[in-house]
Amino acid sequence: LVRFSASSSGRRRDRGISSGKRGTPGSSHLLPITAYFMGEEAPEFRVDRITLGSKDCQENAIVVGDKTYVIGRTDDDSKSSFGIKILDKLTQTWIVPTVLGAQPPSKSHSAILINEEKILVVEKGVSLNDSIWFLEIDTPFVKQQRKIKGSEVVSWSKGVLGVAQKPVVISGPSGVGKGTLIAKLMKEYPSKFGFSVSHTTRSPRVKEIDGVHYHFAGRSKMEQDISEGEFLEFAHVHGNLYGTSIEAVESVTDEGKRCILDIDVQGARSVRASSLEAIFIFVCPPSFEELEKRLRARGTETEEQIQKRLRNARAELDQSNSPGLFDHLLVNDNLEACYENLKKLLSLDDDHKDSDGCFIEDGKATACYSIMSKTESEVFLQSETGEVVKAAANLLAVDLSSLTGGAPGRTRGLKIHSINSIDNCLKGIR
Ligand SMILES: Nc1nc2c(ncn2[C@@H]2O[C@H](COP(=O)(O)OP(=O)(O)O)[C@@H](O)[C@H]2O)c(=O)[nH]1
Ligand SMILES: Nc1ncnc2c1ncn2[C@@H]1O[C@H](COP(=O)(O)OP(=O)(O)O)[C@@H](O)[C@H]1O
Repeated sequence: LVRFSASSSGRRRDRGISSGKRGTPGSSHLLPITAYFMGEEAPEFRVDRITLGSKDCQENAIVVGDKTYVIGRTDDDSKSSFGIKILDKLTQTWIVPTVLGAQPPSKSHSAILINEEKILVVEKGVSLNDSIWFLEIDTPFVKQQRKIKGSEVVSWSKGVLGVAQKPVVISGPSGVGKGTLIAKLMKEYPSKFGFSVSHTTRSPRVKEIDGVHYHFAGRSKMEQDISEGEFLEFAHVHGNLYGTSIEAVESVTDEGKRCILDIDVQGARSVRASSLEAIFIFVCPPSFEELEKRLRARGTETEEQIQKRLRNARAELDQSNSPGLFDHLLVNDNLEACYENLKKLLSLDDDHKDSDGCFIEDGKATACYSIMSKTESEVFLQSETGEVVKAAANLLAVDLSSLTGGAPGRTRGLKIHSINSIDNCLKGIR
């Protein structure tokens, strides 16, 4: 249904703006689509109207190396959604990738390549807060998912205005007191911290509540969800499967709270390798004997399970020194002293910045911006409403340098500035 052609005669320098074109329902004419080339002059590509099983659609085509990503919106009577196809120029074949993550509201949109890892998609007719999206095409998360699935993968990530505090990863051997320290922190600062509720295949202990301490899950369902890219990390620990879902972290951060993760050393390693920027703390016991004493005194495990946990504790203590893995080591000897040290660490590392200069005044109002142009560090958006009620809101600049890693599914640290005049914008481009 899709034919692709590049006209050598019609070469043009079309780097910046792509406006979605609406095909006439039922027509089969060729539809010109702006193509983006990495530092090269782009041939004019023409893509037949893409039929994705519906009446109407709108496409943007973005060229990245040998691949062209076609982002199409498809409408039918009941709903509208995104269809993504990739043309491999070398093999001249179309690939339909697995699309991970919650997708944008799929109104009309414009798109531009940010770098080799992501495409910026700006939605129109939704609030500014909901309008900035990134299609991840080659981020570390996408690379990892491609490897797991053995096929092409892309992933949606929502741009979130403002800077969030870095999540805190707390690791340490079983019985060292991680849960106790985290419970104290949550009790003292209930509105500041939120706990990332992990999934596990282990059975609940007495007093453990499903959805509060863990999401207790069946192994096959959890494995299925992992294979579908819903987990930030997972590991086999003490004979069970444990994992942090992307939702577990992002739901806490979306509430405006700092997320605390209680995960093992393998999990900490995986988070280090992910896009999530976090602070990593390892909690050590004052001695191995004291660790054993605490584990027994807790009385939640059988003797066999205690032995397994103690064996694993030695390996975890060894790994705590891995270069570049943990930012801080905390010895939990006296509980109150250790808790005070933990609080000091968190305020020392408190990197919360005010969202200075962020254009969030009209964040909830319906926005209709389309991508106008791009520099190294900014993308300029122009209002399509035609009304210049506030001159400042007519042109916006999205600051690309401020983006920080969220868990897959969110791109945090988004800053949007208003530009006072077209001259400023043009100065930025020059
Ligand atoms: N990788 C990973 N480890 C987890 C996760 N949730 C808990 N853990 C770790 O699994 C280990 C066992 O946890 P648990 O069964 O609650 O026993 P406890 O540590 O003895 O209280 C601990 O080291 C936790 O930090 C998770 O989502 N991912
Ligand atoms: N500093 C401490 N001194 C003595 N006992 C402690 C201390 N910290 C925690 N404990 C106790 O040790 C046991 C294990 O603590 P817990 O928080 O469950 O460890 P973890 O979550 O690391 O497995 C619990 O019974 C807890 O009350």
